Amino acid sequence: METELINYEKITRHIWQNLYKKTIPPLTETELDNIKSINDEISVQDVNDVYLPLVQLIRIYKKTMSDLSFSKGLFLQKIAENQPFIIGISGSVAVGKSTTARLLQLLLAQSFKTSTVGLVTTDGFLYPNQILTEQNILHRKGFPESYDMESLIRFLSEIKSGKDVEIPVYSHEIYDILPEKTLVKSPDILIVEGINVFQSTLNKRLYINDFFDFSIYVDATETNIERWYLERFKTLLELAKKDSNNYYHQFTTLSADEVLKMARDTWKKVNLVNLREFIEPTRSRAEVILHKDKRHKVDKIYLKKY
Ligand SMILES: Nc1ncnc2c1ncn2[C@@H]1O[C@H](COP(=O)(O)OP(=O)(O)OP(=O)(O)O)[C@@H](O)[C@H]1O
Ligand SMILES: CC(C)(CO)[C@@H](O)C(=O)NCCC(=O)O
Repeated sequence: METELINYEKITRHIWQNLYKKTIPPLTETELDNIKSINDEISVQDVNDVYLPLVQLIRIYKKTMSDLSFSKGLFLQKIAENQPFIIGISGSVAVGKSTTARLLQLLLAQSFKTSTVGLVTTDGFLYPNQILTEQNILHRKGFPESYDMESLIRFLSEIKSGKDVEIPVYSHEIYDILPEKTLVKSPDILIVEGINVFQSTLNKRLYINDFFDFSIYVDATETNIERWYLERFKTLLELAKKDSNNYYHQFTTLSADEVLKMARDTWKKVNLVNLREFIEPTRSRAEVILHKDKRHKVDKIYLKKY
């Protein structure tokens, strides 16, 4: 870990929380309620101490990006088109990427009052189950070969050039790509969240990172992530009880022990292998690494120095 992160400034939570605090207005009641509606276990202390300074840092990157694009325009004697600012968020399955992404979306929308902030998950770029089955890789869902990376990169390139773009949607409940696409309206800021956002196309010619103006890796120990995965599995199963269309409905008749065994198995044989082989090795492509403790509290922050 330490040599891999040689070009990062390691910042304790205590130091981080004091970096920008004075310039940030406290959250209003409504803003707090909005945050609780994402996930009522998110700690308000974390929002104040960790995520609001992070928003200030993103502000610096955003300003630098638009200054550079203006200067490039002068050099080329061309009016620079307004490009959306894109933030990539990666990390293991069940580490809390989508929760972090939704929280950041809300805080950015509050901070950049006149900007629109979009959020996209790369799950939509998984191949449908039918194709995964035909290629005999359904058990490899989430691994690099299970994503249509060319389409993902085409989407990012179109969004960067200011277009509205239709993209596929993945449903965890159905466990497959849905028949209907969704329209992503050209935003001022776009958050792209997924386990594969720091990976390349299979031929390694294109890296998604090239489209990001800022990037975050959400990190935690394997033991903690496994626990969050098992807890979420139980919640999904609970929700599936009353819904026969839900993929997890078929497992609701199993005993608690059998369910636990199945979830542990999927974690160990699929998601943990993917984490070790393909996700964690991309960690040092992030500008910022947020490390969480067993209660999702951010305890360490790494910021890329160069
Ligand atoms: N900051 C947080 N505070 C409290 N609970 C959290 C936090 N972040 C995530 N969780 C919990 O951890 C679990 C995993 O979170 P989440 O669904 O956001 O992960 P993910 O990385 O997006 O997963 P996937 O890759 O499978 O979509 C969920 O049960 C969520 O409620
Ligand atoms: C959709 C992904 C790949 C990523 O979010 C993941 O949640 C997943 O479904 N992995 C496959 C193994 C499992 O069912 O957990």
